[in-house]
Amino acid sequence: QFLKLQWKSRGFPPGPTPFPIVGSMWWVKFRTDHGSLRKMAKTYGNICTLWLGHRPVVVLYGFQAVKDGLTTNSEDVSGRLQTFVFNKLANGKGILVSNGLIWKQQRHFGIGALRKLGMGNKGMERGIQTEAHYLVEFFRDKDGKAVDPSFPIVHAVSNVICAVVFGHRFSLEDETFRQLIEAYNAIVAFGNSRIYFISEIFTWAAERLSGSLQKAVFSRDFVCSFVRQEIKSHREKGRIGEPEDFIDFYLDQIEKTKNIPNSTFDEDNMVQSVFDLFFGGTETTATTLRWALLYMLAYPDIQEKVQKELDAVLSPSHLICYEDRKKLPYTNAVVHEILRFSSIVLITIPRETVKDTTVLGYRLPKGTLIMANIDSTLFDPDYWETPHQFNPGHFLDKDGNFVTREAFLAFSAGHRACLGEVLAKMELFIIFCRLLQTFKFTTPEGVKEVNTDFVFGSTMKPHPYKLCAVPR
Ligand code: HEM
Repeated sequence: QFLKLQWKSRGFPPGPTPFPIVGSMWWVKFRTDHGSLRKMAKTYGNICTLWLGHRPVVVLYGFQAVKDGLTTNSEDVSGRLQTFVFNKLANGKGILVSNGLIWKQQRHFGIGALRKLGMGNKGMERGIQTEAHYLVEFFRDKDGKAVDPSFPIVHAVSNVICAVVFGHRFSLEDETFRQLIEAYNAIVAFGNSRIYFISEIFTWAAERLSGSLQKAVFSRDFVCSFVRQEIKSHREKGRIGEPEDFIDFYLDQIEKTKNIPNSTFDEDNMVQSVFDLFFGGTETTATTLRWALLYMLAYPDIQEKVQKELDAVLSPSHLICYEDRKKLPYTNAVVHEILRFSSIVLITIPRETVKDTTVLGYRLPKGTLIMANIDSTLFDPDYWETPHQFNPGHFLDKDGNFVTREAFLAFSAGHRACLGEVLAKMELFIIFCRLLQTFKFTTPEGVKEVNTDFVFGSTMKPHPYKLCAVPR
């Protein structure tokens, strides 16, 4: 078996020696973290191979390899791996981990529905402004006292998605809402953990022994039954023909396509798509906003500069909208630098080649997994002047105008890139501006140092912290 595996590994990009059953995950100690991926790239190059059991995983490192790998034959690398755990959690439905016709139809429909609901225009802006307002009220009530901003931020960001998919928001005290967030947290905590990788390899044992897997499956069932309840109440309201939210649009779509033979629009795909929008859109954006406020504590001079620009350009009563970013180049650059420097996604959700293809000169058979290291593009020393420094100048030209950067791949690239990029940027910009316009954020008395190290997980989060929001 050992020799068979060595023979099979020939022709793939270089990498640590694979062994039967465990593959070469031993080399990264069953965890693909920043250090192990860097070490692999240093040892084997910017394209190398890890073996997850008997399955080859091609790892891409650095801007050029990630960009070429994901975009040259974009469609060929647009599959998602179907593994034991992914099947348990999504069963091939929805958008995030589906494949083939289901993925194409659900993603296309999802983007279209989000646009019709106002992604990128005034429609969604109102929902975001409402949540920014509640967040401001939350901080105002604290009267400058030290507070952990995590839950109110998660609350604001989830409510934006809730308004889009369910057509209503939740109050901060709502028990169902807390349970939903806890359920999502349990699933997020499981992803990219050691126990996740071990569960993928030793599936028999994981089925019986892994408490984390059982918890993730239980949490997923909880969220799905909540979504089914929402669908039921939407059906009872019967708004077909005049949709107001994502579920309405989807019910309409099921009706329109019921006689089309290969249509994938059904209740199971609707539940999973709603789950995916919530999953993809909450944790990521909320974590980035938590980083945003933490960096403002760590870099008070940058906070002051943003406030100066906001004061100079906007009147205090102005309702901030996404269009304002064009008049606020420094603030826009700070928001982009927050996304770059926090680098919350280490690797893309693993891809899979859907047919035999070529990636950076290597012939890869159908079914090869592709893991693109997003973090390595955001810190690539060949593309960023001061990669390890929080420097809004990365997104400004010499005249202070905002500039986009090709190595800014926080939302990935190619056919499978994030479909919520515009919504995320709208949320980050509007909420960040509104908060900085209203408050000066400071560290609580006695706190001398701001800890900007991350806690490793599916997304990289800041350590819990407290801040004081002092009205300006
Ligand atoms: C700061 C915020 C966000 C970041 C950094 C982020 C990043 C990402 C990344 C790196 C991917 C993987 C792409 C790949 O496999 O190549 C992804 C996928 C995805 N994201 Fe986001 N995302 C954010 C916000 C959102 C929001 C607000 C939504 C929902 C509206 C969303 C929905 C999704 C979905 C559904 C996918 C799967 C796309 C597919 O498989 O076709 N994301 N995101």
